[in-house]
Amino acid sequence: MIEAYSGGSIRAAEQPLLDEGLGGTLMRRAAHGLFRGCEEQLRLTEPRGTVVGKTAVVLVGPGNNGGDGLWAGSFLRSAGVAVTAILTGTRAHEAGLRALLAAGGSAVRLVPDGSGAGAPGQGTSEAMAASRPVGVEAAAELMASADLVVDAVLGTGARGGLRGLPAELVTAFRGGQRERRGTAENGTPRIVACDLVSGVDADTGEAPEPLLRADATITFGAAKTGHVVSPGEQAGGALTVVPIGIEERLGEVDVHRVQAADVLAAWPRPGATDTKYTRGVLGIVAGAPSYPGAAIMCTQAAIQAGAGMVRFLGDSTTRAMVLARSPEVVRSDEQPWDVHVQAWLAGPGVVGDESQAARVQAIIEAEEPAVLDAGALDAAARSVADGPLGPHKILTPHAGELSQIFEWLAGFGVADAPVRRTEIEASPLHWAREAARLTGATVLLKGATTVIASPVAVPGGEAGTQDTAASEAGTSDAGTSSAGTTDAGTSSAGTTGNGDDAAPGAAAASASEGGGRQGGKPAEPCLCLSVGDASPWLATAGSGDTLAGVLGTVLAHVAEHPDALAELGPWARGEGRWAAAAALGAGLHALASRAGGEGPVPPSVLAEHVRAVLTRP
Ligand SMILES: NC(=O)C1=CN([C@@H]2O[C@H](COP(=O)(O)OP(=O)(O)OC[C@H]3O[C@@H](n4cnc5c(N)ncnc54)[C@H](O)[C@@H]3O)[C@@H](O)[C@H]2O)[C@@H](O)CC1
Ligand SMILES: [K+]
Repeated sequence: MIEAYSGGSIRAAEQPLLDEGLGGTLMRRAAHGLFRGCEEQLRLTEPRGTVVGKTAVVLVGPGNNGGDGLWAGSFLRSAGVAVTAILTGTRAHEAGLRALLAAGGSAVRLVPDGSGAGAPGQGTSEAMAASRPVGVEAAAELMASADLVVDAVLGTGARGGLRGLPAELVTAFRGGQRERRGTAENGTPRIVACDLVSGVDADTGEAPEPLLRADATITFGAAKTGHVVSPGEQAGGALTVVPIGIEERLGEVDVHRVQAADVLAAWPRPGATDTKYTRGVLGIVAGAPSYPGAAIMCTQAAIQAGAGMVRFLGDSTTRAMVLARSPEVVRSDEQPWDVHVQAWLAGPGVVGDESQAARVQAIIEAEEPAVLDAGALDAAARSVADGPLGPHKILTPHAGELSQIFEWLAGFGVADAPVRRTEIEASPLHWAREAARLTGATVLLKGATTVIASPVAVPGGEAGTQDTAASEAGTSDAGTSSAGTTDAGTSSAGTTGNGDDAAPGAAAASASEGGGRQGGKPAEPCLCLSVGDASPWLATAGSGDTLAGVLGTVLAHVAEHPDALAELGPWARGEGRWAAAAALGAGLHALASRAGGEGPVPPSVLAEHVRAVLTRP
């Protein structure tokens, strides 16, 4: 499990240490970790494993992130690497710059192309003013010719994406890389991000272009939310967390990242006395005469994931096909209200069939937990007009389907306005949270990283208060109030806006208990999970049906065993178990996608791999 925190939580944890004058110590710990990460990347470029004689370029921004980069540069220089800092702002961390120069490194000052010497701006320090001015194109060449580039322009203090000269530099560098590809000068530097890829929002994972996509990110104290959700996660490469002494002081977790090892450890396995009923009976409403395939794929996946029993409700043609493929399925001619199951899966392939639509509607209104997928999503969204769905109902949209859900919600005034698919793709965590808040359901938003937002209170945390707490915890520049008291103090001045992403209103409503439709306003969502590492080959028709089947199986199990997933953490008990089940299902799906190596995974193969991943030798 990776526990990720908002940038505000990290600053709040640092603050007492900064107040004690330990800012310099924290920075040097961070810089040392960054140095180690850089060494590791440089060794990858060198068969003999030595870094002596290698070249590194450090892109340095105006704040403490730049300070980390400069200090790490000084350590690299001491280890025998030729280091050049490109100072991209109007100021740079004073002590860090002095340390780099003292170690024998050099610094150049980024100026607009064609601006000649470019007079240093007001307030520029002596050391910075003395550095040679370099235009954007020349600076991009410098980066391209290095073995390693360290991105230390912006960290947790970033407000919005890269702008101005550093943005031009990144664009020029990337353009040059594209031109060089396939030519003799094909040297590609390894890229290491200091704390975060510059411009990625630590709190939301938003990642506006231009970005310097990294091979590795070295972060400090704890992972930030922006590391574990899209699109930030995809920009950062391999993540390493370096302890700096704030770990005991961290507050509320913002996003729990469920990893492969968690899935394998927590996946519910039958005990000696279990029966098919105690394992969990899953009812599936899927397929229609024109779309039988989805029903076959989701039932198959549910069985391969170890469902105690699957009952199938659908038209006679689809049913015959499902049974031919999976004889263990129990057919049912009845309606959902006449069938006893622990959980439902409704929606895959349910298109244009009135009987199936009526069954879907019954399941939306039923007491039992349910995975509401594909063809059930619109009906689920429409039903929110009558009240929130409850966290035991799991909606599984991709960005396009979530946009459609918002359109329904906006249509009857539950949401302020529709949300475009591109907006959702730019900020999936935010919109998954918002969807969970507005529908009262657990929302599993599919994507390169899958995010799960659940409108329930986390034990030990207060729903909806985290961002507010963060916004009160002082600004990033509070960190610089120790300037002068330590050798890593900084000359950075001014304040940055903060808390601009505060949660809308504190949540009064508590987690819902039990099943059925929930009355009143849904609780502010505060339980957020993420799952990654799925093969990009999963982007294929039918893989969503497989996921839905796997989700149904684990949901039926936790319906019968409320504490089954408690080993994931206290948040996975009670009403949090629905989100935990969703994460486990998505995690198993991701594991299965890679189980046969990197290559195509058609859904029938994927379902086989689901079983293989769960099978112990
Ligand atoms: N606070 C601390 O004690 C520690 C901080 N650390 C480092 O400090 C970083 C945070 O430092 P800061 O709070 O100084 O923030 P940053 O270094 O991320 O940058 C903040 C400065 O950049 C400018 N800025 C913000 N957004 C911009 C944009 N879009 N384009 C151009 N300029 C922009 C602002 O003027 C602001 O002062 C962390 O990411 C981490 O790398 C580490 O050294 C560990 C200890
Ligand atoms: K950075």
